[in-house]
Amino acid sequence: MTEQHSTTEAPRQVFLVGLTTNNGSFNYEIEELGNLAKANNLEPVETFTQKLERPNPALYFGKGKVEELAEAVKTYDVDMIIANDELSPSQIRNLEKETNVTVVDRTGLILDIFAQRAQTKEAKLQVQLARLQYQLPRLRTSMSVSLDQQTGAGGGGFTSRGAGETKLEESRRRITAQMVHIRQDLASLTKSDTTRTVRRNSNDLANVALVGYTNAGKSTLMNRLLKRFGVGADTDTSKQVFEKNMLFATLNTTVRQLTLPDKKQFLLSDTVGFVSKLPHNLVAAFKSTLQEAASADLLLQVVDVSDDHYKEMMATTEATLAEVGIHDIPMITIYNKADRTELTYPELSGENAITISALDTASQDALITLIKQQIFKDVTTVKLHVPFDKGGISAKLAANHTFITEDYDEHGSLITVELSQLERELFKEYII
Ligand SMILES: Nc1nc2c(ncn2[C@@H]2O[C@H](COP(=O)(O)OP(=O)(O)OP(=O)(O)O)[C@@H](O)[C@H]2O)c(=O)[nH]1
Ligand SMILES: [Mg+2]
Repeated sequence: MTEQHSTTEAPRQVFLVGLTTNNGSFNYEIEELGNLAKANNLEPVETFTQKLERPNPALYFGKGKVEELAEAVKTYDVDMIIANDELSPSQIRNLEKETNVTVVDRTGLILDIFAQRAQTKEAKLQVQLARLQYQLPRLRTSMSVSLDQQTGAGGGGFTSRGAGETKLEESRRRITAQMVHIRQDLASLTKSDTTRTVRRNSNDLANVALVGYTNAGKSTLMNRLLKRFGVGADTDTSKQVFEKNMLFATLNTTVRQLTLPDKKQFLLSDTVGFVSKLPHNLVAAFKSTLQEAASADLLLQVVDVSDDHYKEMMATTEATLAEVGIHDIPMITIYNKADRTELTYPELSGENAITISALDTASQDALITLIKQQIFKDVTTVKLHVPFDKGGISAKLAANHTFITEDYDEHGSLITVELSQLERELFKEYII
């Protein structure tokens, strides 16, 4: 894995290759692989498939198919081959030898995209760690390549191999040491994160987390809601999150507080999107980033319903959530980008599901109503009588609630207001 194909120049032409027998969603996977390639400034010009029971251990494809591929590489003059599955170091090496072009597997491709997109210190460290983990067992490959280049020979003789072994050991030690370092740095970052989480939790605000497939519209939805209900985000764009029509626009987690017109508040978080076959190293590396979703009271799964493969994308999201250990959190499914389909919106689409366009105000309102029903479930309307000498209580209530009615008698204020179970407990002596 090198940076050589991560440029901003004209896209380099590539072939996609894949085996058709591994599962039933092959077309979706290849389309997704093509999008991943495009996200890395590569242009897929042709797809080669072979029906095999299992990958050929030496070459991934069968011998005849590899010969065909090598011919086509020459004809099309492509720069690279991208495989749909994770390849072994020797499969990569052998395929490169047979075809004379760089071979990258799906995992390598995703790691490269993440490496380019990472902005925050935490994301950078997480991606670097995942890359090193990926490189470690593949060191022999890159070593043999650089040895071949150094000696100008194909295999290298006994002495050069000896020198290579020492170098290999050296590199392995260096990478392992680097990984220890990164883990320490990450741990200290995570510690301060945990402190933040504790502080927020003590605030008692409900935690709502946007999750879903990459490019579904999570950040867009976050920004639209922030613009209307965030503090200062309507004018201060630095309070907004990054949204763009590309895979993995977001790699970090952002948490913001929303205050609704009725003064009800909750926390909303936006986080990294998912893709199928997300490399395990990467999922592990991003576990702390996904912490926010793991501790959420409510998940909002954003789905790009205008994509033909949206059902597979939902399955991918659910599988990834399970992989990072996120279970049993109530979820609202948001069928987003309905403006690009024939569907009517906003419209409830079954229990805990809604069809919307993130760009449309009525949709945002309908979504907020649904969210409120979920997170303020235990809220009921009560009537309070607060004596005049307890003016502090009325002020406290007024700071966080909109009073439905407010009246006075000779002893104090009569207030009708919506309170949660906890608040009803706190103010029970005033409830009439
Ligand atoms: N037409 C339309 N476009 C939308 C809608 N929601 C989002 N988009 C577009 O979809 C693209 C991706 O949006 P993002 O909000 O960056 O997607 P994301 O889910 O945050 O993606 P990642 O950060 O990569 O996981 C952007 O170009 C948005 O403008 C919608 O409701 N309708
Ligand atoms: Mg995003």
